[in-house]
Amino acid sequence: MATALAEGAVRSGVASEEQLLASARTEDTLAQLRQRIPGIRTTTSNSEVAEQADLLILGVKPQVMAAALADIRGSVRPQTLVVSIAAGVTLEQLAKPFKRGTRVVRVMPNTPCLIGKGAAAFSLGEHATKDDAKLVELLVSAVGEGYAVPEYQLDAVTGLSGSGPAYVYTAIEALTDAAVRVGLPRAVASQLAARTVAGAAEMVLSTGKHPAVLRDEVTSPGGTTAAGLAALEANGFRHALAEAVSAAESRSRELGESS
Ligand SMILES: NC(=O)C1=CN([C@@H]2O[C@H](COP(=O)(O)OP(=O)(O)OC[C@H]3O[C@@H](n4cnc5c(N)ncnc54)[C@H](OP(=O)(O)O)[C@@H]3O)[C@@H](O)[C@H]2O)C=CC1
Ligand SMILES: O=C(O)[C@@H]1CCC=N1
Repeated sequence: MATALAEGAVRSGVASEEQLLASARTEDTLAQLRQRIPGIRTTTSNSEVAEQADLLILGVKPQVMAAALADIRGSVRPQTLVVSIAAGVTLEQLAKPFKRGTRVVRVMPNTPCLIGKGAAAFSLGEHATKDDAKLVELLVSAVGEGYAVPEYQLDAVTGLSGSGPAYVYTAIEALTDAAVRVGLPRAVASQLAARTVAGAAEMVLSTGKHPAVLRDEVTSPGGTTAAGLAALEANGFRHALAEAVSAAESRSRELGESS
């Protein structure tokens, strides 16, 4: 995810490739990163990055955030903007290791950022400024769409759009399998399933119509869609999605509490 944001930073003009400096634990990961962003400088020292950064993006897993913060706590300069993309880790936890007044921002992106189609939400810490908000918006809009939300909503964002691509991939796989079962070749079924999801999502976004209105436009009286929808409702489709978002939201909060 951090690589996607680094690519976004270059695309949006926030930084040139040569201005980017990245750390990771292993040389292997850094070598892969250099293949994606040839001009980037790399190191295995987190504190080296922290010492030099104007904009410091923390892209480690929540479970290792405490260790990463410990690595950099003495190196972050007062003027540095610290941005975390970790699920669950709160603005308070992010700010705590640093000097009072350090500007921190929490962003929740999603993997479609890798192809410029991400959905991200962000919250500013108490010392972050309007200019910081503009910078973060510029960064996330280079990889998709960004929305400012109050921090208490970020775990819900994680349950919806952060984890959401995985629910949709599962739906595409399940639709494909179901179509194969009723006789379609897998290659065609997979393309039709993915394009149906993409097309329906684009209809919601581009028409601005409520999804229920769009659904009604597909549903002929006594037709095939009504039969399919009745089967979905009978099998708890809405409930399954509600439980997925709720479980992921709870897990995001848990990850924050244990970081
Ligand atoms: N994947 C997703 O869909 C999303 C993820 N996120 C959040 O993004 C964060 C990263 O997730 P993701 O990109 O999927 O994970 P990855 O495993 O792809 O990336 C994590 C990176 O952290 C590096 N790393 C591990 N330990 C350290 C350390 N101590 N110091 C410095 N670098 C370290 C790893 O390097 P190495 O390989 O060398 O160990 C690796 O490059 C998580 O906090 C997650 O909650 C947010 C939104 C969506
Ligand atoms: O599964 C996770 O924990 C991360 C956060 C959101 C998406 N992936």
